[in-house]
Amino acid sequence: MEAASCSYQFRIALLGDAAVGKTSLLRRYVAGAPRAEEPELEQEPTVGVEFYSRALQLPGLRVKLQLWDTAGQERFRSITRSFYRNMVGVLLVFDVTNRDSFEHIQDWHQEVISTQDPDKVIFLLVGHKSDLSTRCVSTQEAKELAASLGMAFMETSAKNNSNVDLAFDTITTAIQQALQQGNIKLEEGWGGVRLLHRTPNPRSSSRKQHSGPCQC
Ligand SMILES: Nc1nc2c(ncn2[C@@H]2O[C@H](COP(=O)(O)OP(=O)(O)OP(=O)(O)O)[C@@H](O)[C@H]2O)c(=O)[nH]1
Repeated sequence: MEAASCSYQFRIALLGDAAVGKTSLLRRYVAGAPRAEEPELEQEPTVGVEFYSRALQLPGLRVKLQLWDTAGQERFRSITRSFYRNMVGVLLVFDVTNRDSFEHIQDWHQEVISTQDPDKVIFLLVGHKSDLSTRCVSTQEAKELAASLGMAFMETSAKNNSNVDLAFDTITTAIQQALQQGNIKLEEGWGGVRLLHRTPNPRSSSRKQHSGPCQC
């Protein structure tokens, strides 16, 4: 039987210390794999918050990701903090060659859960710049930190385009599952998840429409 078809918007933010590579990761995701003639990655520090979006088709789900790139610098913290409440997904990003950025992950996590109900947000821990050999955070300890905070862990590189799509697919799928299981709900006035479109199953059009979240 053909299922009803839904499309959602999920709002996802990238948080982490300055210069860990949040903008580069996001731009790589939105722009896709690098071309041979592409210049080296060089980014200006983010000022406040910048927005990106990308449409994604996963099995049983069409979704528009609204992606918020936040400044890592402390002086922008009051601006970025005001957005946490309307996020359903957060990538906590550290640089595998920068020990301090790893040590600060718990602070970033705390920042979010002090303003947002922890049951309403899905986190993913991301160890970025995995192309570099000068690492000072091991995969094992990052996995342990992720497990202790109840989230998955992944290593990425914008330079090599390694695991970039997978990181966003993973958090999107986890949000979809939480929505299907009722752990995350559509709520009036909350920007984390929005139902953009629902096409009812033609075979069930004569039946009463159910009013809960779409089960796709
Ligand atoms: N080797 C390597 N360098 C990277 C990678 N991603 C980003 N960089 C470099 O890291 C530096 C910082 O990158 P940004 O993307 O600006 O970092 P950010 O976290 O957005 O910084 P803020 O906007 O200040 O918070 C830049 O010089 C990038 O070229 C990567 O995957 N590998």
